[in-house]
Amino acid sequence: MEIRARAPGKIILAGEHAVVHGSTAVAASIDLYSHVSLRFLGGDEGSIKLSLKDMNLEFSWDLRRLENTLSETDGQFPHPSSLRAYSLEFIQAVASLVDEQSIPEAKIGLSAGVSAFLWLYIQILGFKPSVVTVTSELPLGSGLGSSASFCVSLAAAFLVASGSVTLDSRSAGWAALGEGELELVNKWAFEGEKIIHGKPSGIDNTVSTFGNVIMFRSGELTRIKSSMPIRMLVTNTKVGRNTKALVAGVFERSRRHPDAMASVFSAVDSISKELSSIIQSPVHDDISITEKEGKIEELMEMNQGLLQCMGVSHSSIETVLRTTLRYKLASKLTGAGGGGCVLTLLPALLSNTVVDKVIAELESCGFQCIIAGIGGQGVEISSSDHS
Ligand SMILES: Nc1ncnc2c1ncn2[C@@H]1O[C@H](COP(=O)(O)OP(=O)(O)OP(=O)(O)O)[C@@H](O)[C@H]1O
Ligand SMILES: C[C@@](O)(CCO)CC(=O)[O-]
Ligand SMILES: [Mg+2]
Repeated sequence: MEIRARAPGKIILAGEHAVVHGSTAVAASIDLYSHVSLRFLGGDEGSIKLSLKDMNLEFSWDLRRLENTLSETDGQFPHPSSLRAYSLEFIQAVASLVDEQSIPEAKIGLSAGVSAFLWLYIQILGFKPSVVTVTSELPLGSGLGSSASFCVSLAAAFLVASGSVTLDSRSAGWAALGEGELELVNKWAFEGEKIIHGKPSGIDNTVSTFGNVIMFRSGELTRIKSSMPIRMLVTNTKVGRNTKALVAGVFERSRRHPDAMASVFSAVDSISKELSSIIQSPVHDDISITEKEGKIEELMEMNQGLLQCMGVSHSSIETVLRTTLRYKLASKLTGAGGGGCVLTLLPALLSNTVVDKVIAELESCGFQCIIAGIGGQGVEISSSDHS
């Protein structure tokens, strides 16, 4: 039996970083996914295997060795429906089992993801032999929520395999999960994100789990129904960075300047709330889509200015901002910044000729442009009986 899960990446329309400090943020799923496939192996196969297909990397852990090392550290496994927050001791033991796999130095950033995999697996499925294959359509470490979609798709596949999340056997192809089941997936994925990010707000795993456009504050999500089409150009500067370090940098800045940073976070909170009310408010004669787009553009520029205040912009991001401004288009970074991806609003009346020109100019700088579908379904599952 093969269990497959896919979970979307995301864009943050407003509020990244400030959301970690309690402000409101607005995010939407995008139609680029992480995919996980899980197959249990026969009893004499004494290992858990992880294949990261896109990177051509394979890892394998001997089950007896895993059991000896980890059972000493943290009691009984598995416990899929009763989530336990991770203990530092247990995660250190997991990290040392990952270090033994000798990940190539150039890809050392993956070790956090592999630790999250092993932690989720043992907690949810215990010491069952299997092979897990992961592929991702998302660029890793670029602000599109690759870490969250990785954790959400793993948690969903493992919970279905454990039997604590059940599938409607009548549905063929991709199937959505019920609300309570999504909540369980989201809680597990959040623990995985903690291993990768250090101190995540939970917005990325929440939007990857539930999909749609959401407003998020202090762990609470509100689904938003947009009354207008939102078309965003996503430009990947291809400048690598990691969210954990950027989030830590903002914490340090706010320790140095608590009052000033509190005002910055409060301004971002207002921007996110205003943005969500603009995209939800009905379109009628006195507020046209063009007028709404003008307001959104201004809010994006203000949010970008505040992200600069937080110290998370980058010269590559500034190049994208300058380039798109020449076409009178507004942009802001999305995700953790420091490189990674930038969003540019493409107004409904903007001609395709102009879109093509902007893309050509951005790509001539070495950036990569994507126009992703926004606000689709969250995590989905599919299972098949062939072995
Ligand atoms: N498909 C994958 N396989 C293994 N590890 C992954 C995968 N996707 C993400 N990761 C882990 O997540 C890390 C990237 O996460 P990070 O949070 O820094 O960036 P992001 O999630 O792409 O961007 P953001 O958090 O700004 O949205 C990788 O270095 C790796 O450890
Ligand atoms: C930078 C951040 O706000 C968003 C990363 O996509 C971190 C988080 O909320 O966990
Ligand atoms: Mg991330």
